[in-house]
Amino acid sequence: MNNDIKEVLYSEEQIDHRLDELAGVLTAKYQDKNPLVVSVLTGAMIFTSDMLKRLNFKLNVDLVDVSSYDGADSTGQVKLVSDLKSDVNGRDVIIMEDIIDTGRTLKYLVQLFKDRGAKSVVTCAMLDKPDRREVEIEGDYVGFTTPNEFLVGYGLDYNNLYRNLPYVGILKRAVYAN
Ligand SMILES: O=P(O)(O)OC[C@H]1O[C@H](OP(=O)(O)OP(=O)(O)O)[C@H](O)[C@@H]1O
Ligand SMILES: Nc1nc2[nH]cnc2c(=O)[nH]1
Repeated sequence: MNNDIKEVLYSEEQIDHRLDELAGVLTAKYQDKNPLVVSVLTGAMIFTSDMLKRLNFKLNVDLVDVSSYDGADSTGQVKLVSDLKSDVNGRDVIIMEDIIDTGRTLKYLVQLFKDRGAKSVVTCAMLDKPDRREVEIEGDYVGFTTPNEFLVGYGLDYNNLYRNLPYVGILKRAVYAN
């Protein structure tokens, strides 16, 4: 598995350190609130669980499953595979994402939760790849701004592989190029 990785971009230690910083900022902001933390499956599950342990305020957790990638290619269509169990009406919502790439997934979810009456919607993404953006959206809280490479590990997959790597790495082109 590690042989398929061209370069480790963010090590476990770097990720741990950055998550401490991000969680500190969110903890200060939400101290007196009770937000709903929404994890975007499947990619954000590791990021979300590592962040949750660091968030020191009252919160609820829910999951939404959306999908738009076929291998390393964006299909351009965001599909809601499985919806939240919670009602977001009147809630402060924090969306936890692994990566913002074209921006379509996050834009879709922010709009969906606003349409459902959320009081506020903020986004927290471990990775942001601004060079690939196709729709207008910025992450409110971002761990790392990444180069325009296909990344795997720490939740991110290629054909549902590599999610279990403890670091974020660049996948060798030979693995996914036709
Ligand atoms: O900014 P975008 O271009 O929309 O890309 C970002 C989304 O792509 C990936 O999800 P994917 O659709 O691959 O599903 P997965 O999380 O189940 O792997 C990733 O987890 C983000 O949710
Ligand atoms: N695994 C993976 N999924 C993505 N979805 C959007 N961008 C990426 C990426 O760089 N890697």
